[in-house]
Amino acid sequence: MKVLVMDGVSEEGLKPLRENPEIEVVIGQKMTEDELCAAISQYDAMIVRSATKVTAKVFESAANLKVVGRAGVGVDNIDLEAATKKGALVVNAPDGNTIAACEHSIAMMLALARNVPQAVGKMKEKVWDKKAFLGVELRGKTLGVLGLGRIGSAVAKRAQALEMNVIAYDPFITEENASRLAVELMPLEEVFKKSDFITIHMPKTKNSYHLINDNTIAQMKQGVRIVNCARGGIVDEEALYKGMMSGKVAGAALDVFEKEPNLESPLLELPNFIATPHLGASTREAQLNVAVDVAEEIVNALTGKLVKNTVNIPSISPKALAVIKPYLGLAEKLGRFHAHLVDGRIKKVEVVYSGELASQDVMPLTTALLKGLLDPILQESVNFVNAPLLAKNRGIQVFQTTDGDSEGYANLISIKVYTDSGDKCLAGTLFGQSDARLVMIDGYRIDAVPSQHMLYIPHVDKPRIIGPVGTLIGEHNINIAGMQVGRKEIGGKAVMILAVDGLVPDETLKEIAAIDGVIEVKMINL
Ligand SMILES: NC(=O)c1ccc[n+]([C@@H]2O[C@H](COP(=O)([O-])OP(=O)(O)OC[C@H]3O[C@@H](n4cnc5c(N)ncnc54)[C@H](O)[C@@H]3O)[C@@H](O)[C@H]2O)c1
Ligand SMILES: O=C(O)CC[C@@H](O)C(=O)O
Repeated sequence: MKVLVMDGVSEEGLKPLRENPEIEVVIGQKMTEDELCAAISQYDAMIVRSATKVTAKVFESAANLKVVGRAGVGVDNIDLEAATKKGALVVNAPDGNTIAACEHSIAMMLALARNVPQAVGKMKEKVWDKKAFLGVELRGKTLGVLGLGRIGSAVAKRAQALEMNVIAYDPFITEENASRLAVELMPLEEVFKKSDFITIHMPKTKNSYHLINDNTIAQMKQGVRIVNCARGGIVDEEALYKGMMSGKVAGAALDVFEKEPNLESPLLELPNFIATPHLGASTREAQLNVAVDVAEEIVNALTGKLVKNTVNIPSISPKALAVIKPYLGLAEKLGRFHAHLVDGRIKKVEVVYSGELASQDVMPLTTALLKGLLDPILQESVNFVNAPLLAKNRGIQVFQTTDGDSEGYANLISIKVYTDSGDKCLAGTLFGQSDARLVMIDGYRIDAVPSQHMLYIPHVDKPRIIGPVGTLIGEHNINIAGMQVGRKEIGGKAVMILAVDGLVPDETLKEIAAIDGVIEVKMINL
């Protein structure tokens, strides 16, 4: 497997990839979109920082791409929709550069308060100018943190150590989280009104784009100082320029710009404006951390192991993952069994989780089930990333509930699939950590181990059915590894499930279907 590494990701951090004999690492040089499109089809995975743009066009050309790793937090340089459509997993390394970005924000705030870059510049010009750089202190000032996530919280703690009064705006975190940090959450307008310094730590989204604009600057305190080490585009740079020219904004520090690289901004002409070229994550420690994190995730993704920091599929806590992990295989097998069982166009899938599964985050199990259900049916490759989207695109409604009756089992997954020619249901359980069983099929209790090749034979409960079926299969030298029969009443309808050691030819299936009393025969390949 080949992994393309772009954007100068730390070589030392690539160790997990280099140590895997099945993985070849290729260090790429800066490429245009077209050059990347021409090269990408030979790669199974790719790692980027912020410079390389992984666009929809790149994904379209990426015949073998299974995973894109972002050595950092922000994934705004990766087209997530195109990645999901392609079935490529996107992973990031959200924890490794938190402290680096936080310390850079604090450095920018101190530099802004004390005119450090400007004074250094003068010294380098051999000018000893003491009068021009009268600063302000941070102690006693109010800091408004916009976005109280990983970096925002770390900044808040350090600002409190500098004896600042920290307030915050983050509509997605709880009061409890904020009060644990001794930070008061406030509406945005209040934060603007009260802050001497404002520091931005939210992602760039439709909501946060140009959050700092003419109107919001007008709501701020006279002489406010603004720091943005999050994402370019959250600050409307034209509005900031106007705000600084009018004196409303006493100073601003940007590490990120709407367009990068940017050496043309008029802001750079202003004496009270300082800037760095997107250096927030640029510490030796952070670069090593994010490279190791993302390299490990790429190895996991390429070798079929579970991946933690997924961006385009919901990620799950390690604790919850440990509980549901053993059931992933069972869910996928139940889906795959159903794919062979049903006839007609699938309209709806209902999944019920009961017993010990009912209290878990079962979404990944539903995804595994959809992957199993769609993979044998569709031409395109189906995986954990694109299975829900493929189901949605095909108009398949998926319902998931966790309040079912576990029918006496410790755990139970029941699936009902509706097609335009009827519906079928199936249920399975796990004994211990790995012993999967099919326990119900169309309302008949069975106890069958899901195996690679199986036959599903509903029939009338009467003599001279099981023997002839066995004889026909034996005539083709195919071994029967297991057999289960389920019935509700004597002489009614019954269901036979056979585990066989090979594919039963179509001719034999037809002969079995012709046995008096056999209702239907289906070959199930899991
Ligand atoms: N300059 C750099 O080199 C650098 C380095 C690392 C991270 N970053 C950027 O810093 C930002 C924060 O990273 P993080 O790791 O703390 O992320 P995070 O996900 O831990 O925190 C982001 C916080 O922003 C909040 N948020 C989202 N939308 C919001 C909105 N419209 N208004 C207010 N709050 C909102 C979220 O609730 C969350 O608490 C990201 O944009 C990331 O890309 C930049
Ligand atoms: O890779 C970088 O240098 C920047 C990373 C940073 O912007 C991030 O979002 O993690």
